[in-house]
Amino acid sequence: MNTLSEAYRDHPLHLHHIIPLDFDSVRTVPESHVWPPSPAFEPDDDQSSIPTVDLMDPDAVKLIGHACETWGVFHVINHGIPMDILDEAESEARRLFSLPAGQKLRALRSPAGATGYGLARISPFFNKNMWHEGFTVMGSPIDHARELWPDDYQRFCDVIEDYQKKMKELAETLMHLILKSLDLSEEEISKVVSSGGASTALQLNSYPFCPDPSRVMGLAPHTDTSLLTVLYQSTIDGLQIFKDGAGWVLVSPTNGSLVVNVGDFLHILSNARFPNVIHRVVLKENQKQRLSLAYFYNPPVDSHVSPLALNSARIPLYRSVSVREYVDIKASNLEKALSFIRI
Ligand SMILES: C=C1C[C@]23C[C@H]1CC[C@H]2[C@@]12CCC[C@@](C)(C(=O)O1)[C@H]2[C@@H]3C(=O)O
Ligand SMILES: O=C(O)CCC(=O)C(=O)O
Ligand SMILES: [Fe+2]
Repeated sequence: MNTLSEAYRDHPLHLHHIIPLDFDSVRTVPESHVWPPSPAFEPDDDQSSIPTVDLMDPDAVKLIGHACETWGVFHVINHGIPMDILDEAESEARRLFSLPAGQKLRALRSPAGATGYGLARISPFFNKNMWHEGFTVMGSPIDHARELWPDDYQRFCDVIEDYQKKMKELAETLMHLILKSLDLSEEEISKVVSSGGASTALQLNSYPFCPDPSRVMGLAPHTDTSLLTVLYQSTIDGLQIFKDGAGWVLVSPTNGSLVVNVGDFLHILSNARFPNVIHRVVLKENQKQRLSLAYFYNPPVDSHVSPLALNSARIPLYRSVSVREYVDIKASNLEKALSFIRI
C-alpha cells in the first residue's frame, strides 16, 4: 500500500489552490497569472551544462557520485528504459491534458487528497498562479482514470503502471550506485533501498501554450522532497536549475535521456554533501504545450532519514526525521523546511 498520500491528508488546501485555469478559453494572460519580471528570469549567457552519466560505464559509481556532489542533477543515458515506454506514457499524458476542462475537473484532487488533477502542490506559497496543470499518481491510477474515461480507462492504467514499474527499477539502481559512491555498506544500502517499502509518486506535468510566455511562470522554483527524482521531459525545453555561482542553467532535453535530481531526503542522507537542487520551469515564445513526467522515489513513509555518510571526522548536520514528519514540516514551510531539522 502506498501511504504517502496519508502524509498530505493533514494539510488540506483551498479549492482555488487546486483548480487550474481553463487554458483553452483564454486569449490573454489574466492578472492572476502575471508574475513580476525578475532580473534572474533570463538564463545566464554562460551556458554551462549538467553532467551526463552513462549507466553502462564501468566507472558509473564514481561518475554518479561526482555528478551528485558537484551539481545535484545529471542526465542519465543507457538507463535501460525503452523509448516506446517513454513515448507511450507521454502520449497518455497528452491524451489526459487534451480533455475538455470540465472533464478533467471530474478527477480533481480533493482538498485533503494527494492524487488527481490540479495545480502544483506548492501553489499556496506563491501569490500568483503558475502556467501549469498537473496530475498526481500514487500507486494505481484506476480511480481517477475511471472518472476521466468511464468506458475506456484501461489503456491509461496499463501504460502508467508499466511506466512506474520501470521507473522504480531504475530509481533503485540509481540509489544503489549513489549510496555506493558514499561508501555505504551493502547492509546500510539495503535499509534505504528496501524494495517494497519505498513510497513513490508520479507527476504528469503540462505547461499549455501561452500567449505571453515572458510574463508567466511554468513551475516556480522548488526542491523536490524525494530521495531522487527521475524526469522525462520529452523534446521541449524550459527546465532550469539554479547553480551557485552560475545562476539559472537550462537543462535541455536530449533524445531518450532522463534527468535525475537529488531531492531533500538524499541531501539529508548525504549530510549535505549532495545539494538538493533548486529548479523551475519557464516558457518560451511560440512554444507548443510542454509535457513532462516526474517520478519521485522516497523512503518508506514511516521510516526515518538521517545523515549516513559520516566518517569519524564529520558531525551530522541534520537530526533524524521521519518522512511523514518532514512532509508535515514542508507543508507549512516550503523553503525553510531543512532549517527545522538542522542541528
Ligand atoms: C510525492 C510528492 C512530491 C510532490 C508532492 C507529492 C505529489 C506531487 C509532487 C509535486 C510535483 C510538482 C512539484 C512539487 C514541488 C509539487 O508541488 O508537487 C512536487 C512535490 C514535492 O516534491 O514536494
Ligand atoms: O517539468 C519539468 O521539467 C520539471 C517538473 C518538476 O520539477 C516536478 O514535477 O517536480
Ligand atoms: Fe521538481
